[in-house]
Amino acid sequence: MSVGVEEEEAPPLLVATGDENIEPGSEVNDLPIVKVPITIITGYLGAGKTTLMNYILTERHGKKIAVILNEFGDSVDIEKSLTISKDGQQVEEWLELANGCICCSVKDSGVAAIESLMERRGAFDYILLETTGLADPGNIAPLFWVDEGLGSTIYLDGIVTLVDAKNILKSLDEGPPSVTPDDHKYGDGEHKGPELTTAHLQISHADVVVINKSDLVTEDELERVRERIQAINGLAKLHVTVRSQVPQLESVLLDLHAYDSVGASELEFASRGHSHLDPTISTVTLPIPVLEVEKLEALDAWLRAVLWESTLPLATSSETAVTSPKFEIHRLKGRMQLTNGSVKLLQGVREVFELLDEADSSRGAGGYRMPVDGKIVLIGRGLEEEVFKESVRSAVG
Ligand SMILES: Nc1nc2c(ncn2[C@@H]2O[C@H](COP(=O)(O)OP(=O)(O)OP(=O)(O)O)[C@@H](O)[C@H]2O)c(=O)[nH]1
Repeated sequence: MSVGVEEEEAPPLLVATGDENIEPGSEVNDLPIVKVPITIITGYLGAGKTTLMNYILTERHGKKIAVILNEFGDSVDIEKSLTISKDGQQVEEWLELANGCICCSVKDSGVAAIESLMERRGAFDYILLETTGLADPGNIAPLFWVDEGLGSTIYLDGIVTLVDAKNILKSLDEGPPSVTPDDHKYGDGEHKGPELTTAHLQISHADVVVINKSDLVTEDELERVRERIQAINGLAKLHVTVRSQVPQLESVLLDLHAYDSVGASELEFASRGHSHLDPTISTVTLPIPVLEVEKLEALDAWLRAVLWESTLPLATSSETAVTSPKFEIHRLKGRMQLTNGSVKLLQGVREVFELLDEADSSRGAGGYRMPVDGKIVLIGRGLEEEVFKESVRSAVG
């Protein structure tokens, strides 16, 4: 992505005043800052990303949308440049997203660059970050999934992956000749199993998969594509399109809230077992009993062992043994019911995870909700469902 210099004067930061009388520049520090959602749009070469971006820009209904590209595009409609202010000067800066990695020198400034752009250009209603065809979205997502406490003005809304209905199965089975697992942090060669391709990574991290170019396949072929994608990622919502024309923008591409809410129905859907159609990546569901509050610490420790140390604590009859099966987790979500009536949500991408309170879990106080068992859904490689179930069961009792 290139960073150009803009001459216009910096407008004030947009704040959620709710009060039309507040003048720009007045004391607004105590007011909450409007957080701008960012969606990462990824997809294999030629899947239809540019077509999708242009479609969004024609359908945006007045929304101010910034589209950030990691490579030069040729559409004049698309905002291609970021303005970065450094030490009081406007400078040109590059954010390299080649092969899915924002290069180390600017890694910390991914969020800062966008915030700086908003300071100069006025806040956007929405930001779309389009990655290169070879990007691994799992490397990029954590950069924008910022801790609430850090007070960022943007938040990660979700990851949308476009696939080409005609070619996706071939890409999953063969991978492109130029991409080897060594190109990925997560394809480190330790796995001797079926190849992990870029297409796998883009699907396994997706919150939404748009199956585009459906006009080029038969109904049967489309069904096979659908089944294969659901087997890889049972959590993602699927949309079938021609020329990337999704039925609507809201909740299909925008305002996904994929990193802050976890619905019981989406976990239920993921657990309906489309598994093992793909030899490389699968979705597994772990039942979690209604938990005492004190057990949350044990669950947290289990997640740390699995995600941070890639070890799976296994209980033997007398003591706890730790083994290190070869597995890797790309995305996880969960919902745990506690005996006190509240609900804990789990969100994770790669080694980053968060256990958060469900916003309306106090609802239980007014009207009693039958405690239902919770679930954790994992998407990744080398996940042996029964072994994982046994491990988490012994961890939380
Ligand atoms: N038949 C058909 N062609 C499509 C469809 N969507 C896009 N195309 C065409 O496919 C080609 C690639 O589409 P793009 O939108 O440029 O795809 P992209 O993902 O941006 O591709 P890169 O720029 O290579 O990353 C273009 O010629 C589009 O017109 C579709 O649904 N059906």
